[in-house]
Amino acid sequence: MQNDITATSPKQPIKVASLKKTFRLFRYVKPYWPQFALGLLFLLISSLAGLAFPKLLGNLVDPSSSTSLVKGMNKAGVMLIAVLIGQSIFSFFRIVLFVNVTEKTLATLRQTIYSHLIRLPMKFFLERRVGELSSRISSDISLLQETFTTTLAEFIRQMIIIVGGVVILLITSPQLTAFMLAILPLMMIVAVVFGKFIRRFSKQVQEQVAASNTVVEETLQGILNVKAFANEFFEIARYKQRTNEAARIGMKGGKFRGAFSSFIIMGIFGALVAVIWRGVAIGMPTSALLSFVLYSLFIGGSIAGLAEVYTNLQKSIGATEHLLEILDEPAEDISPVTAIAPENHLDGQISFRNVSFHYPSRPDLTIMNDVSFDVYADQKVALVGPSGAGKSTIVSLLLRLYDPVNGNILFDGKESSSFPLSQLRSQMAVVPQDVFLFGGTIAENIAYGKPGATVEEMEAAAKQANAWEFIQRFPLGLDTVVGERGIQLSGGQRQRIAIARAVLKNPRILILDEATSALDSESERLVQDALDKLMEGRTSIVIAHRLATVREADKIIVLDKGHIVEEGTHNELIGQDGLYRTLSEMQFIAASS
Ligand SMILES: Nc1ncnc2c1ncn2[C@@H]1O[C@H](COP(=O)(O)OP(=O)(O)OP(=O)(O)O)[C@@H](O)[C@H]1O
Repeated sequence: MQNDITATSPKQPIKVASLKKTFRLFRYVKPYWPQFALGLLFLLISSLAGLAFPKLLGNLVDPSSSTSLVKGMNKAGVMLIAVLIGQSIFSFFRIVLFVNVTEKTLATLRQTIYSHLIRLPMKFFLERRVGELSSRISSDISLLQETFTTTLAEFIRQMIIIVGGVVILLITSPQLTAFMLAILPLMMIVAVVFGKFIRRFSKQVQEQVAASNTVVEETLQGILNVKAFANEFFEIARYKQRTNEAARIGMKGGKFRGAFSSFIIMGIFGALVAVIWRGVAIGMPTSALLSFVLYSLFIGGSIAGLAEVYTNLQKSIGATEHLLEILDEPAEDISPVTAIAPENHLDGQISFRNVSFHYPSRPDLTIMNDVSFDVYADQKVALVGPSGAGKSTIVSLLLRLYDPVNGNILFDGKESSSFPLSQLRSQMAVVPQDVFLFGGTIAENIAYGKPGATVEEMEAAAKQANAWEFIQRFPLGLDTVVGERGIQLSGGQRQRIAIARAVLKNPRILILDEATSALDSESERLVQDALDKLMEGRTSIVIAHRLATVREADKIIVLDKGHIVEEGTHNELIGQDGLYRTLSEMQFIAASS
């Protein structure tokens, strides 16, 4: 987990602008601020109590200051126990409060980011990788979790110990404090930097070992290839090189490790010895000296800890910036559709008027140029053309996944942008080429077309989609789990589930992207029959790859390189010496050969 986090959030120096941005996160903590403030108070108390510790330990060993309460009981000892109990209680409540606030805050943040992310336009997703986005929601937020629960508290505690400790020491002996501060913090900082340097080595060794393991894994998995190519000795050499390299780096790191341990002995313990020696020299009593050394260790430890805190804060600020970047992206104007307003009901007429388009990610490449056509209500219109002609792009524009660069798209004569986006999309359904099924049950997948559909509705939809017959044959029927661990559905079955989804959605406009991969003839007949039933009584746009299926279309639009080159019925187009006829003849030859 830690590795993931390190991998996705590069460290950057902390800048004021970034810090300001990070404070925006406190908006999410706001509802819980009383709990947060109480946690801070507890932290303050337990840290201050911790400061009393070295002093009390000093008193404990000082026979002159120990006034016996009762026989065998020492005042400092009792105080120490009281401080310990107090500290444990406050620490317990501080951690519980901080964790509660953090969990609630991060849940809200996760929800806010996800609900924003999913509403972003397609343009946004064209430019990002899915892995990168999902790591925002998982590892970046986990990093913040660490910061809110541990790092911030550590930071505050360390500051209290450093400032408070130095003040106490100055009161005890300014002379010895100056001596201690001149050597110990410096040693601590050197130790931290040195420690980090050594960790870099062990990381390199790990990487090399991982690389050598890859050789083992790959060659064992592909042992047949290794043997068939007689490459055993080549692989042995490859493995030898990787493992030797790991050993070389490891040995180099070993020297530094040895030096580090010498440094700790000489530097840190040497500094402590120097402080004690100096304390004795200026005539400090043993008990005061013990307190002094303990305070010095506390201070030194906190200074070393600050380095860790700083690294964590850097990473969290990076993570926050990434998350806020997502929140700053403008989302699509969509809202839950409970009912469609009467003025937004679609009749099913579509018009493209001089539409030109290029994808936002490739502005220099015009995909559609001056395209105009009309589809009347309840017509079945086929889009045909060679691969890359722009058929799917027309569908994306219809769904308003993108807006045209020039020209207009009209529904029932009204500008498409005048309809609320969600209401417009909710009246269209797409049966795509590659049907995407979620990992849940068949029922959940069908109900995706109408969340909350009853079992009866799902069954009726499955029947109309010619899917009921195969669903029924599974022992669990609609409750059969699809996906990873469940049964694998065939291409034709998946298509019929997608059709059942569309049946449930009962759209005014239906968009079919015909599957390119051929189904067997029985499966194809069932799918085609289901589609024919689905198309009845609505406007349908069919992206056709096999021209035999569009003979009955009311209109065929032939596209090539983003232009409409022909338009008409099958009979009209086959009579012309154009692209449609060429494509038909090519398919006919391919089918009969
Ligand atoms: N997201 C995208 N970003 C940039 N260019 C794209 C994107 N999607 C498609 N294109 C380009 O747009 C052009 C038209 O693609 P489109 O998918 O509309 O063609 P198509 O006719 O549906 O092809 P096919 O029959 O192969 O599915 C192609 O040149 C393609 O490279």
